[in-house]
Amino acid sequence: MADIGYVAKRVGREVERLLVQALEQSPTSFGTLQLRCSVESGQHSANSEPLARGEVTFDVGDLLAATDRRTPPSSRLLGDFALPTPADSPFEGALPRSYPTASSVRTLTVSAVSPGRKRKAASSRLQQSTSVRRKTTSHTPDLHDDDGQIVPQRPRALPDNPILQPPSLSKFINGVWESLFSGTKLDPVEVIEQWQAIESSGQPKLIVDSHDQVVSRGTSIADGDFSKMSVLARKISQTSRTCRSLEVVVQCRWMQLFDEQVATLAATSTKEKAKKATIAAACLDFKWSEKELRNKTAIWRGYADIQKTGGWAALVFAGMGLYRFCKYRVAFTEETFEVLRSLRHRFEVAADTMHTNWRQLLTIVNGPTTRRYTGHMHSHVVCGPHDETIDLPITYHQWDKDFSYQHLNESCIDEEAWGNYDPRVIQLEGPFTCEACKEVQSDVPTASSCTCFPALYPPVLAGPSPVQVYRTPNGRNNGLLACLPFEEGAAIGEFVGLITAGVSGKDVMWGETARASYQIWQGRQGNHTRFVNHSCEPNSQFERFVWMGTQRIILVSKGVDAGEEVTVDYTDTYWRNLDKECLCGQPTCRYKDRSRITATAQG
Ligand SMILES: C[S@@+](CC[C@H](N)C(=O)[O-])C[C@H]1O[C@@H](n2cnc3c(N)ncnc32)[C@H](O)[C@@H]1O
Repeated sequence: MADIGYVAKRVGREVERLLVQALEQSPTSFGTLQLRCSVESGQHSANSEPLARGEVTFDVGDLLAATDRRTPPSSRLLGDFALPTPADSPFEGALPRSYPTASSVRTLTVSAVSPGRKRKAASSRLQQSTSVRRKTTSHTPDLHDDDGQIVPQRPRALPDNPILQPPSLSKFINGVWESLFSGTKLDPVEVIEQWQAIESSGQPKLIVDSHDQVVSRGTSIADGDFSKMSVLARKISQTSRTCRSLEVVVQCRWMQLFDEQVATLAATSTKEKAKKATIAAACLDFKWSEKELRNKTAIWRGYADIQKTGGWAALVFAGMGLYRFCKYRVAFTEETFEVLRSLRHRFEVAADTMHTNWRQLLTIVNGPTTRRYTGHMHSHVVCGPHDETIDLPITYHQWDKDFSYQHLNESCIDEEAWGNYDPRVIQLEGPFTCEACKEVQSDVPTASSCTCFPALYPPVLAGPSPVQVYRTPNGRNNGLLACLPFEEGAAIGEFVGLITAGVSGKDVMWGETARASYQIWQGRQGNHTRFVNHSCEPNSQFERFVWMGTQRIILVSKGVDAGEEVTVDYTDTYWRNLDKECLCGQPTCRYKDRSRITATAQG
């Protein structure tokens, strides 16, 4: 019986080899395709069951994984140290290039059945296979060939729960942008101050300090404890987030130094010996087994790959998915690293301008701590892949050598045009009720229940909009790029600028209430909404909204994807009689070839 199991294994492995070869020549996704081989004895028992049977079951996930293992490490930008042997770490470095569906079950069943035992139904066999797979570690006798060779372990099944699926590149990148635009500041200086602040009683000053902050925002005594705890929880979250970033920075640097150490030793020995010696020395320092070290460093190798391509900001601001992204490595392809390379300077602009102290985290590894980008984030126009940024004024020098732009959080009134009067005001005194949802509006968040545009109002809760000003590649000068997706109906920003009147020959937004008509001019001051270009198939639109009795114009998404340019339709009123050609590039463009159209019409 043991012999027939052995034969089945051998036959199965040969069939596997042929299938893998075929898949390598013509990669295909088969979903849950399964291959079963059985070898049976020719002799049968009284109830006509074979006296011995050996079975092997594979599914396509395993086969693709095997194909992947044959991919040379260099083409995946991995050092071979990052690819643990299957016996050391069956999970890392051994995943299929195209990840099979969640329902796909990976199985490896090598069994010899006794005569007379009923064959299990397919479903129970899958269950059994799973448990066999879970048990298969290097200590399991089943995993050894009769000739003492270790049978290559199959990768563990990936979780069926969809939320535990390996993170994709877009999820990873969204995680970075979410951290960058979140209210959590990565500031090691603050963390150090917090941990140094220990009262003589031994109590962390953190808790005592939070009292002042609670009082300063006018909280009633009734919710004092809750608010105090909120401030404490915020500080702790911020601290732990910063510490997590410190951890990955150090682990990434360790990986880089490991490679340097191997290279140094390899100058006087072979690379294999150099690596072995470096691993042995590290095991001593860490007090870890080689297996533990390999498992950990397989992930750290991922951190180093991300740092090398996306820069330190990509690593420091990576969201919660970083560990799993590096553990599964499903998205570790040349294309991924190309995308990270192209986002490198964009991440840095956001990090340097919104988390001004973040580079101090790199002090711990003697990394570069000098800020590259200062001032307002939108003073830096991000360019195409691999390009650096351009200072905003320079992008207007061809029209105006003295161009400057003042970034505003809210509109200001042109006193020459309006004096102290704000023409947008509809209602002077409260209580204010939202015209759209009929709920109460207040600048005090706890008193406001209007949730029409929570990203903007109440303003005290508004954070920076996840957008960047970018250089368009087709002659429209600058445009606005979404870093994260904006759901349909979500606000991208309020159209903020100089509230004026009587401007002609310039791009202005017209506003109108029952009491007055006014213009909002953004030529020299405003916010990111100034950079929104026209498209004949726009993904956003401007909408009127009244907040606290004052009319606002809001840039609202009609559904914008991450990485997409935000566009609106400037409408016919804008394009009519204008000596410009639309460069939106849409097949349905209404304003291209205008000179030809005009000439034809005139002719
Ligand atoms: C409000 S600004 C938008 C930002 C502008 N691209 C910039 O760099 O400042 C409007 C100007 O952008 C340009 N523009 C916007 N959409 C365009 C389009 N579809 N085709 C050509 N030019 C466009 C026109 O020059 C227009 O006057």
